[in-house]
Amino acid sequence: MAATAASRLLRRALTPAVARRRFSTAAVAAEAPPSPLPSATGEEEAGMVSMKGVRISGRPLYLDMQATTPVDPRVLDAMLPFYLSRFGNPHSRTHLYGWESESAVETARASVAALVAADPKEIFFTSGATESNNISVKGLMRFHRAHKRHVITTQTEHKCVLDSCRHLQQEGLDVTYLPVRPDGLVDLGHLADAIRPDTGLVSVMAVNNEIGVVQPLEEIGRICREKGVVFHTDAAQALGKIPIDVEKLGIGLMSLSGHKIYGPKGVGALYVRRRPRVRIEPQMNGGGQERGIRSGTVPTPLVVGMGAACEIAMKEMDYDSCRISTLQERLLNGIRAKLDGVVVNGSLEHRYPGNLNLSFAYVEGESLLMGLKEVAVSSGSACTSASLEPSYVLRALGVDEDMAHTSIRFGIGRFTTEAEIDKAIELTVRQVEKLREMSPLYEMVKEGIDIKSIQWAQH
Ligand SMILES: Cc1ncc(COP(=O)(O)O)c(C=O)c1O
Ligand code: FES
Repeated sequence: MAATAASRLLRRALTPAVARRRFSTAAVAAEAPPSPLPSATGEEEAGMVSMKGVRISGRPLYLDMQATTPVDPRVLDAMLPFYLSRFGNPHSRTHLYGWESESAVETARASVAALVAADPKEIFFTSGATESNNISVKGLMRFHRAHKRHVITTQTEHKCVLDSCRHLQQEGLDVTYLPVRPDGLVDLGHLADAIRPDTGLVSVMAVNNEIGVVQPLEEIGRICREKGVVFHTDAAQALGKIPIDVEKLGIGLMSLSGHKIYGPKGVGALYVRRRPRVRIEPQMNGGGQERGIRSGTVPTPLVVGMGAACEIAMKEMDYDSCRISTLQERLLNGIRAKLDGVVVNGSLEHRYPGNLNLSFAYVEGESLLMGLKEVAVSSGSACTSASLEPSYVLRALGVDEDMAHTSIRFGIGRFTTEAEIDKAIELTVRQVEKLREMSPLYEMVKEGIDIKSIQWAQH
C-alpha cells in the first residue's frame, strides 16, 4: 500500500499505550496532516479558532463522546487498504477484488458478533443505529401487522425509535410510551402490566444517550421471553462499553452503531435472532444484499472499521471501563469540591460511567454552555442540541424545568486524559461561579431565603 500522510502518521500510534498517550484530542489537532482546505488565516495561525461567532484560542477539549467518538488510529489503519488497493465490491463474485472485500466483510461480521455473543449469521450491516432502529421497529411490526398491533417503548428512547413508533401510530397501530422512574430506569412491574396479547414488540434502549443509565436488560428480556414478545434494544451507547450477551439478556433485535465505539460514521449493524427466528420486513428493497434484510452495496471500508473497533473493544473494554470510571469520579468530585447545588441526572449506580449528566442550580443553561466554549460538551442529545427546550428525557425523569435547563452532559472516552478532566473542572467551576455571582436567586439562597416559598408576581 502506498504510504500516505495519514498512514505514516498512524503507524506511530499503533500500540494501545502509544495510541492512548498520543491520541488525546489536543495531540490529534497538533498532529493532523496539512488540511486541504484554504490556508489558515492570520488569526488561526495565532492559535485562534473562530466559527459561528465564537472565538476561542485553540480547539476546545472534547467531552462529547455520546455524540460521537474519534476514530481509533488502529481502526483507520485497518480501513485504509479498502479505500486504496482493495477497493472491490464485496458482492462481485468473479474476481479477486470482490473476494478479498467479501472476506474482509465476513471477518468484520464475526468481530461484531463476538462482542455481543451472537452468531455472525445474526449480524446485518446497516448505515447506523438510526437505520437499525427503523428496521427493528417498523420492520417487525409491519411483518406481523395481521396479528400484532401494539408496541411498548419508553419516553426516554432516542428520537429514531420514538419517531418510528409515531409512524406506526399513523398506520393505525397502538404504542405505549412507558414513563420512567426518577432515576431514569424502567419500572418492570409497569412493563409487565403493559404487555397485551397483541403486543408484538418491546423496545427499550440499553444505555441512555443523554443520561447514561443502564436499563435492567436481563429482567426485561426475561419478561418478554415469558410473554412471547420480541425484545428490541437500541444498544448504540452500550456496545463496547458494557458487556452484552444476546442470549443471557433475551434480546431478539438489537441496534448498533460504528461511530460511538471509535469506528467510522455511517455504519452500524442490526442483530436479528435466529433461534427462535425473529421475522422482519425489509425497509430497503433492491439487490438483496445482507440476505435481503438490507439491500445496497455493503461499504467495505466502513464495515472493516466497525469490525476493527469491535475487536479492540473486546480486548480493551475492561481496561477502558476502569479508566473511564476513575475519570468520572475525578470529574464529579472535582466539581462538587468547589460547587454546591450540583445534581447528577439519572441513576449514578446503574450507569455507564463515560456519561456524567449534571445540572447546576441557579445558573442559566444557555449562558453556561455559551461560556464553556473551550470544552465541547452538550446539554443532551446531538440531534436536539439546536433546541432551547429542556430535554424530553430529563422531563420524563421529573427533573424541574429550571434544573433541566441547566444540564450539561460530559462524555468521557478512551482517549480522555486526566489533564483534560482537570481542565474541564477548572473551566466549569469558573463559569458557574461567574454566573452565580450575577444571579440574584443565588444571592437569596446564600442569605438563607427559601426561594421555593416566594410568591412571584404574575404578569
Ligand atoms: C441511543 C442512540 N440511538 C441511536 C443513535 C443513532 O445512531 P447513528 O448515528 O448510528 O444513526 C444514537 C446516536 O446518537 C444514539 O445515541
Ligand atoms: S443522532 Fe445522536 S443524539 Fe441524535
